[in-house]
Amino acid sequence: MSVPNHFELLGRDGAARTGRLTTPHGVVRTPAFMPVGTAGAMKGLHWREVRDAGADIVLGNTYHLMLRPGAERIAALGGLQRFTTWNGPMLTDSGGFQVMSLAQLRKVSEKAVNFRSHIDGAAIELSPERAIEVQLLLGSDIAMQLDECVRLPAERADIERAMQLSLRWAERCKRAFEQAPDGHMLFGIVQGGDVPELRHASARGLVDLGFHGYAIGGLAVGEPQEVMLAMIEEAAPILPADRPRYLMGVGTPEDILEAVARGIDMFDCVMPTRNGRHGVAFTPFGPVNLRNARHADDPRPLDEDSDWPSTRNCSRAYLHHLVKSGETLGAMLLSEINIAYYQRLMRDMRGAIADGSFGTFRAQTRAGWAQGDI
Ligand SMILES: CC1(C)O[C@@H]2[C@@H](CO[C@@]3(CNc4nc5cc6c(=O)[nH]c(N)nc6cc5[nH]4)OC(C)(C)O[C@@H]23)O1
Repeated sequence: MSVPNHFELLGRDGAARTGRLTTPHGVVRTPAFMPVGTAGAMKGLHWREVRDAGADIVLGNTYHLMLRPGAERIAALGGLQRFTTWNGPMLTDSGGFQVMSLAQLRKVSEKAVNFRSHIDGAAIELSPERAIEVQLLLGSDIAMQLDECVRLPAERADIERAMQLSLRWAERCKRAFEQAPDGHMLFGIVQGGDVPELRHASARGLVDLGFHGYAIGGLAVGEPQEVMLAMIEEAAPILPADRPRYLMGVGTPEDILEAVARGIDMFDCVMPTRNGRHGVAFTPFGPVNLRNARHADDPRPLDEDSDWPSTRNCSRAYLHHLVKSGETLGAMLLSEINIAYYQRLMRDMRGAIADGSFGTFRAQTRAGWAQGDI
């Protein structure tokens, strides 16, 4: 039985694509950036700011939400959208990756990944079936398969073992997902580390199984950018051109621009909010660290041409003062400024691809970042 396709390709410019992904909670314009609301909240922002900044979809994490407040509790309260009041499309990661980066005493077997909660030490078993059950209880529009992501650098044998296990788990997730309500989607995740032939085998195995969309995982785990980009070039051409491609955990504005140029449609990363909390703003002329004393007397806004009020109105001197004083408002303003910058980058890329000017846009954007803050 063929897997329904909710993705519509609207335009291409070289390998770059723009499209629309229709979910039960609304349409996602691609290329899309998903702000990360790990435990059901966007750190430092109201949902209305996330929406006003232009985000169509946000990301939540199975690992965090199943531990607290619990998937069954969220289901009893009407599901993730109602519980959080976001009410738009949501994608949930499956938890395998977070277990590897957060949990204590974890053990991977054929059956599942077993670990102790980082919150209260409770013994937890996360199988492919339970990962799907949790995401169905949360009610996310797009669920991710359970997979095993190997940190790079790693031995080829370990990368291959984890890739093959992830393929077997993909099949179990697909079977468990047959219970999902119409319109909900399940994405497979390409693994294979930095080994081209393992990336090919993983992508082919997932395509043979058939998913609503395909993620490229196992990257943005500390490898050099050229390795990440090379692995995209190995995997993307094997994935169906008419289905969405999602690069997990990426990334900086430059990572995203270069990945879009290689055929990626969806992204998520904690950087806009994390860097915002640390006093760093993303701008058309590169990152600006507001902790730097050079801003103390600067009355200029970060970017007077921005359509985002805080970016256009708040002086650097004020932002510097808030950050140095440890005022919560500093983290809040820089988080919204960064989310707005990422969404403006996505919007501008969608427009450039649609009118065939992506190459020019890419060169001009890179030149702006290279110019640096003046
Ligand atoms: C870039 C930046 C700032 O993002 C931070 C920190 C360290 O990297 C990040 C982002 N990178 C990242 N790669 C991923 C790979 C997978 C994967 O293979 N499978 C599944 N199911 N989910 C994934 C989620 C991923 N997130 O991962 C954590 C550890 C969540 O913090 C993030 O550096």
